[in-house]
Amino acid sequence: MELQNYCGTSRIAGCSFSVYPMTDRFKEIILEALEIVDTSKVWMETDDVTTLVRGRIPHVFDVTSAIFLAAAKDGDHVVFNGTYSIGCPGDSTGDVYMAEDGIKLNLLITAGIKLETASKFSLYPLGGGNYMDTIYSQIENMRKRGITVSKSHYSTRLDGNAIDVLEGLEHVFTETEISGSSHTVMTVTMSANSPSAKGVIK
Ligand SMILES: Cc1ncc(C[n+]2csc(CCO)c2C)c(N)n1
Repeated sequence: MELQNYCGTSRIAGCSFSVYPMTDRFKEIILEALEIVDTSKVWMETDDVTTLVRGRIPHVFDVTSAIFLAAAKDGDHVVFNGTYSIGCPGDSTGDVYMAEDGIKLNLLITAGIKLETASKFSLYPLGGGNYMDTIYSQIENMRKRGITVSKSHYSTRLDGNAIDVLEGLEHVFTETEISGSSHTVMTVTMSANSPSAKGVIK
């Protein structure tokens, strides 16, 4: 079977991610979040360290965002850590999910959840010469969407409502892919309900 024929020429995306609820109830929170989210449009596998999802970009973001929001919605301090990737040469696991349409399945779970979050993200458009231009223009994209953007070393800090930040990051990732990056990696760490005050903790 010629798997590239699925969904035109679009390529399979994926994310390796974990959520870390900082409470004694971490096990129930993680397992419940994994359970209530509709994952039928992605290939997914969970082990004791991480969860892998693979499929079309909208569904990879839909599922990872919904699992984080489901874990954090009741006010526990939860941290999400994810590595998104597209164009990684070689493997084809989950390619059959490229046949799914673009309609997200978890918008009802996430709609209306308002969570102030603090994050850092790093974008790595691999394989192109002008990668710094791509990175700077995508950071600017986040600022234009109303997210508070702060410069840092090795990553960019983002402060804002979880859904707005996650939508922005999906946009950044999609735009980088569309712009022709042959392999794009983006890392995201997002913290919700932290008891720490914003900024440098001494
Ligand atoms: C999204 C996500 N997937 C897997 C783990 C790893 N993990 C750590 S504790 C636990 C519950 C069962 O012991 C699991 C599955 C995670 N943290 N977050």
